[in-house]
Amino acid sequence: MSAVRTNGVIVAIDGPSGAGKSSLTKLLAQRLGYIHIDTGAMFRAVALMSKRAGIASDDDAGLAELCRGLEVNFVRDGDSCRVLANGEDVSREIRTEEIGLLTSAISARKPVREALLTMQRAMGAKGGVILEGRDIGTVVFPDAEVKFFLSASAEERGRRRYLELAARGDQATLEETIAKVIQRDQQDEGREHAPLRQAEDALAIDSTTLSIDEVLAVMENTVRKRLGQGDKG
Ligand SMILES: Nc1ncnc2c1ncn2[C@@H]1O[C@H](COP(=O)(O)OP(=O)(O)OP(=O)(O)O)[C@@H](O)[C@H]1O
Ligand SMILES: Nc1ccn([C@@H]2O[C@H](COP(=O)(O)O)[C@@H](O)[C@H]2O)c(=O)n1
Repeated sequence: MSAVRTNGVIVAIDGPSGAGKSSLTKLLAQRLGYIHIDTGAMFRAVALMSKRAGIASDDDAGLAELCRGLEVNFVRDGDSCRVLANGEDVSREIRTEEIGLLTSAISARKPVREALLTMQRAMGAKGGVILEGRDIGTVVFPDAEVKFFLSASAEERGRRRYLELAARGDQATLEETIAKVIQRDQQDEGREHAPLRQAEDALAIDSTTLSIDEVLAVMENTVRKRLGQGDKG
């Protein structure tokens, strides 16, 4: 039985790197008037601050201390959302491939997961939110009213990431990018704490051959049915 929520339901979108979680969460949140919570950005902010502080990715005491003094906020900026770490806009710095790989390492540490779990539950408790990540439907909000597990083939996810990086001027090859996607999959699925896996009650969507709009239509209709609003048509 889900908790009573004053602002609407909780939607969880989990899945591996490059599946389309951020893109779909942003669009679905706009359609529903919900808040978009990018939990990956929170882990990335911890990774960035740990790198700056010279804290090793396996220094649990140092990471715990860092998280105790860290506040991560999301601020709407027109159509986008800025990520603030202790008031500093770190939206760009957290998106580098270097930080992405470091994030996979620090996100395996129990103190980091426990600290961000508390923050994420506080952010979403009243509902009217869509949280994207790896463990939303399994750990953060197992009682979320709607859960999606969004995936695509490693090759397709690598191709998407390659195009994204190329547009930013990154020189990585397609083969390198696919390999990095697979490496992050293995790290996220193989860790002891909150591994990436599909919740038993999540609707699985394989977007390998679907457009963003086709995935959005499935998600929006599923949420509206759960809200008793019928199909969007
Ligand atoms: N169904 C799709 N078809 C084609 N391109 C897509 C699709 N979904 C997402 N993309 C593109 O793939 C890239 C990665 O998408 P996005 O960042 O939303 O994935 P993600 O799951 O949030 O990845 P990560 O977890 O690594 O942040 C973006 O450039 C996005 O526009
Ligand atoms: N709920 C989550 C979200 C993210 N992570 C880890 O952070 C990395 C970056 O996430 P992106 O969605 O921005 O790619 C990701 O690879 C995970 O290692 C997590 O553990 N739990």
